[in-house]
Amino acid sequence: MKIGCPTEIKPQEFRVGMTPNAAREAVHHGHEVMIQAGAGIGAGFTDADYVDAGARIVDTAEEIFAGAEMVVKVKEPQAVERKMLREGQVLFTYLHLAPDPEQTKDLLASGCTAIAYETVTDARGGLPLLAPMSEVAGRLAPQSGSWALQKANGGSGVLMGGVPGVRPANVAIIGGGVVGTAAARVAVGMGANVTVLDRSVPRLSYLDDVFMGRLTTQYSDKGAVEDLLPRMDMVIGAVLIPGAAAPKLVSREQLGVMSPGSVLVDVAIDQGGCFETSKPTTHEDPIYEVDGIIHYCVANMPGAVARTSTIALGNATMPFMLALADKGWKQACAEDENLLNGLNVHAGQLTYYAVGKALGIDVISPQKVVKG
Ligand SMILES: NC(=O)C1=CN([C@@H]2O[C@H](COP(=O)(O)OP(=O)(O)OC[C@H]3O[C@@H](n4cnc5c(N)ncnc54)[C@H](O)[C@@H]3O)[C@@H](O)[C@H]2O)C=CC1
Ligand SMILES: CC(=O)C(=O)O
Ligand SMILES: [Mg+2]
Repeated sequence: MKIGCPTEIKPQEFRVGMTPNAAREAVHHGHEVMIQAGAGIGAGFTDADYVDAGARIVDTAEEIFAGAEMVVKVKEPQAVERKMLREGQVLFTYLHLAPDPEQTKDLLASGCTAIAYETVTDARGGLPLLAPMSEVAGRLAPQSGSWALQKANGGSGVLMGGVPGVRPANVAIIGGGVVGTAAARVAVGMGANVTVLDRSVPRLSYLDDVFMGRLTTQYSDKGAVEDLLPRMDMVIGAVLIPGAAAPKLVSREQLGVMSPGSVLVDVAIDQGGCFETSKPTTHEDPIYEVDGIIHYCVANMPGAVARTSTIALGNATMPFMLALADKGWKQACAEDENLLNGLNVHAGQLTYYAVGKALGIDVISPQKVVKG
């Protein structure tokens, strides 16, 4: 199969969809790999690294999209990229379609087959292609939030760990999955007073066991959030209902009970965000203020640490990328229900129920598509 990997064009996105090691494996499996010139530079990989791996360097994204049977990326295709997708072509990348009707419309119109990293599952019900980036974004969240808490950035001027005689920051993390757990580890390490909320009692038990009294767990309902908000210096949004638009858990009105200069870090922004006042921001201009509360809502947080993130993502995507290339998407998905769960769009039809529900578009069963 001809596999193509273009340079990411989302603002300040330095990751790349294929590492030289992934290219090497694909070539070893008999595939032809095209990498756009300079695509790996932001993650510390030179064109020569890819040539050593057996890949071919091509100058433009147009050549990649025109020549590749499968395009492997990191972020959702931007408008100019969507125009280059075509019927029969496989797109393997993050999509986050539920909050993004424009992208969904364009992918349906292109006729391509789009497999979303964030809805591929594993045997334990986890999300193996989202998890590595959630590990990164979770670790970054308290770091970015603590930067936003500084006075020069509009924050209240509270130090995460406090100092002897002065209390540490109070941090609430809503959602105790991969992002929430990683964020808790860093926030606890910085010395903050951390509360994690989740709807899953088994998850709260796990966190209680692992953190051994170094954080508080609380069942997540409206009352718990209302009770915590007035005391929190930072709230990290880390909820997920796979593929679906994130539930709104803090309203604009509730910002009024928080102390001025407190910070909301909405990691769930890629699924539309879990605070009513969230809107996506970029690394170039990451924060804004609403009613005295600082919001950090960067939708591609792992892009900030592109070297670590690219390698972690490449390790996770590699076996799925190879299966798609070796068997073709249809057979690969037919043989692996977890990969089939990644199928969001095929030949002008939506194949993921939570996306269809969020956008009011009819959905065809992915099982039917692979059998057809
Ligand atoms: N902004 C960025 O750059 C990045 C964003 N993300 C996003 O972060 C979000 C979280 O991802 P993961 O931690 O991997 O998901 P996960 O599935 O591991 O964890 C989500 C947790 O949210 C909980 N949850 C669901 N509804 C809830 C509610 N109403 N209240 C409290 N908890 C609730 C679930 O029980 C689960 O434990 C996703 O939207 C993901 O796409 C992930 C990586 C990078
Ligand atoms: C998961 C995601 O949206 C990212 O890594 O950018
Ligand atoms: Mg998007």
